[in-house]
Amino acid sequence: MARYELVKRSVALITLTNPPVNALSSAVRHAIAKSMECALSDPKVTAVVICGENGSFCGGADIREFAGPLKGPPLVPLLDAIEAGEKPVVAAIEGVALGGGFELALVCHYRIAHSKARLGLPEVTLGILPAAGGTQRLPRLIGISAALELITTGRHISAQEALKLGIVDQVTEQNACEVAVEFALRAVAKPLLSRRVSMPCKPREIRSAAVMGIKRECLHGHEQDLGMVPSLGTMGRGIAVCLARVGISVIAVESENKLLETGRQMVIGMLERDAKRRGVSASLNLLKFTISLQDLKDVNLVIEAVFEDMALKKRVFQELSKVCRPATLFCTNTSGLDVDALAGVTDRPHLVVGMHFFSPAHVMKLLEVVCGPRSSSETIATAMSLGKRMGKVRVAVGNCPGFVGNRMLKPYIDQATFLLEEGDFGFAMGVFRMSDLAGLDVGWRVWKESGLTGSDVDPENPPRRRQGRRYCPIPDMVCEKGRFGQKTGRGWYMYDKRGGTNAKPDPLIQILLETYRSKYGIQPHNISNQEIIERCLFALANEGFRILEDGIAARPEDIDVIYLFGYGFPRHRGGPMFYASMVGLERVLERLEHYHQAHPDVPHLKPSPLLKKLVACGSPPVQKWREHIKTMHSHL
Ligand SMILES: CC/C=C\CC(=O)SCCNC(=O)CCNC(=O)[C@H](O)C(C)(C)COP(=O)(O)OP(=O)(O)OC[C@H]1O[C@@H](n2cnc3c(N)ncnc32)[C@H](O)[C@@H]1OP(=O)(O)O
Repeated sequence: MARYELVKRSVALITLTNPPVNALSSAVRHAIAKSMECALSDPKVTAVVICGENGSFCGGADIREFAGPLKGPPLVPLLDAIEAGEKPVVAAIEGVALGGGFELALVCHYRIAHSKARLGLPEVTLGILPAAGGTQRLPRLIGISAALELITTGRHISAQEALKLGIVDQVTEQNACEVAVEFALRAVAKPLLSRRVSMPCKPREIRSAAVMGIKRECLHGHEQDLGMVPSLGTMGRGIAVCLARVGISVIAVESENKLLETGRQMVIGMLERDAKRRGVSASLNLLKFTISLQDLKDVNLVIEAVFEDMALKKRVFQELSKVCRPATLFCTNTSGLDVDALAGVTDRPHLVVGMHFFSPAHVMKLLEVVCGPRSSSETIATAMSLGKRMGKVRVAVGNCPGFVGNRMLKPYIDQATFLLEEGDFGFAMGVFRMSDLAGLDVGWRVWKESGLTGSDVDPENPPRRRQGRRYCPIPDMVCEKGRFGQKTGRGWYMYDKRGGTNAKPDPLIQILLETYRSKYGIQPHNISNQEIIERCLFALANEGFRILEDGIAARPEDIDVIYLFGYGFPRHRGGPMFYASMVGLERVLERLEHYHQAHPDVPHLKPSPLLKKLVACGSPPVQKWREHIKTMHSHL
């Protein structure tokens, strides 16, 4: 199903032989895998050429096998391995490279096409999507809009158009295979890194990881020993489960034997329930629990998930630097702290990266991979690849307070609380239910740390203003009453019990609001649904535009993915940035200008320069915004 031969003494020529169009049957995939293994392990081979017999490169998945169950090696790991290999691979495309065949060509480091060749991703015409990397690699190669057009129409393109788009490196009138062999010989000395379309850098393979956390309760009780006796908290447990269920050995670090036993039982219970649901056996043998940091000395990677406190995290990373091997990667699970400041206290800042999981970590799909300025490409690639292995939707983001998701949340929540202050407490769901679920004390602590509230701040001097801008102290007042949300049974709403989910309006909150408004002479007025939506969502999107300008997210689609998978943004709206484009950027700008004029002390309502620029350029569609953004984070 594939012929393997050595030509020109050093080029492995792999010829697919599955007539009539060399489709990727299970036997062909198996033969490619075997041939690649030979080529990569044979020291005589310096480069590889893949071509197809009888003037056809590859017609894609073998549609004759569609009716039966998948047999043989799966295509995606096979393609990833070709791309990741250390010897240059050249595709010699004659006839057709369609569907999986095109995806095979995309993982080759170079593509030579005969002038009569045709390429395309016709999956959509079969009612499916390209699932072997085409939807990721093609946009990276030729940009989102050109790739989307090809993916959504299934159109075949000529070799000439492929050359113009940057899909192929050379078009030839001669025998493409012979040209490719010569090309491969010249490619031997050249670096491969930039030729890998999906990954600029090869990730490390992670076989063992440690997960460590310190529960909030332990913070005060063990202050002297911080970093030496961490314990596994809610996030740590979820992360440990995610790792173990994909076959990675996990050392979970606890602070003391009693907690060790509780943690062990909880993780084992979670893994057993998960395995039962999936009809597999639980991988309990991969788990080890310890109270000694010394046990972490040989792990490939550590995911720190201690309580969200910078001083504590720094202590932990200093301890880890002493204990772990110099090559061990350090990941911090923080929801907004400075990853670079943590990297700075270690002996290996280039091996430090943020992995922002969302709670519960074994359920929520989203993972923000936070790239610090000193995180190496390999470190980022490894975190991205580990996230993929864990089944996460991963988005690489830059390092700034709150990263993307939580940074955008601030203006959104601010608007909701200002609306609460001004008018009707009319949200049945939304910000307030979400805040109750997340825990109101989380934001309260952040505001205290940033000097917005707390015992050092005089709330009346001046009232309802902090750091030169409008400030609503109502959330602080709720927290001061010990109402931290669902976990305490009381928050913005009241619940039937601690941890309950059945939210009911609480008359005490209504009284608190009325007292507050009368103290400050606020006349409540009805606020239209339109104003609520516009002020909250346009402020959210406006921060998204700023994030794009700052190079903290690489593209608007990344922001939308974060909001869809991490923050429950309604799927049918497509995410905050897509929603803004659907509403019309001109309208978003006009409404933000209107609201900013009415609330000049709320800087988040001031339209961002990027939004203005896009409107001035005729409001291009989302996939074209990137062309108008100057700052791009080098890693994203
Ligand atoms: C993880 C999954 C990975 C990827 C998904 C996919 O790849 S989906 C499949 C994508 N590929 C296609 O949709 C290609 C479909 N085929 C065509 O468009 C045309 O057949 C093609 C290749 C352009 C050739 O057209 P032409 O007009 O020259 O010939 P004809 O259509 O009569 O086909 C000739 C014979 O080839 C057989 N054939 C074509 N494609 C496949 C295929 N993918 N698998 C198996 N067999 C294929 C076709 O049935 C004809 O056979 P015959 O016995 O002569 O009737």
